[in-house]
Amino acid sequence: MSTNQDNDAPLPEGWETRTSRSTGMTYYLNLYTKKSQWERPEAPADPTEVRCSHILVKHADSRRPSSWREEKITRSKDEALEILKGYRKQIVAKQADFAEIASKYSDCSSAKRGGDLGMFGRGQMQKPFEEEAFKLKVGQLGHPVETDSGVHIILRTA
Ligand SMILES: O=C(N[C@H](Cc1nc2ccccc2[nH]1)C(=O)O)c1cc2ccccc2s1
Repeated sequence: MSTNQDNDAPLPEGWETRTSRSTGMTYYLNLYTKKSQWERPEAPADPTEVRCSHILVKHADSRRPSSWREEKITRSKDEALEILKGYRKQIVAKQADFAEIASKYSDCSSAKRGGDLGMFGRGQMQKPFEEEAFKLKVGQLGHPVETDSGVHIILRTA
């Protein structure tokens, strides 16, 4: 009976292979929940918390169109998106450092910490932001995401 257990393929992120001391059988350990299972996992284990930095560009329709940078933010959402895409291009081309851009231009108070938001679990940030953050691999830079606060790019750092 052929199973779809291709034991040479790499395990999805967040899992490790273990061997049962009593039976010698292989089982799989979810490194986030510490739960184990006999079946080979097919999808990455969902981290319970992630750490991200972000760059936020607010616009006139933002929930709070004001920031440490600008008392009254009047740019349009389209302008905000263009500005953010420009920052992303500079970062990807290594012409600028993420934390440097965040500290100079992010409309979030986390700008003071290079955009670092610290660790957070599901249910803490606005949903579109959370969905993108939990999709990213560690070290990965996301594409622009819209929340009620404005437009963001997210860097997952842990
Ligand atoms: O909500 C915040 N700041 C808002 C803007 C904002 N809106 C966000 C929505 C999702 C994730 C981060 C976000 N930052 C503001 O300054 O108007 C936060 C600032 C900080 C600073 C340090 C750590 C967490 C946070 S969350």
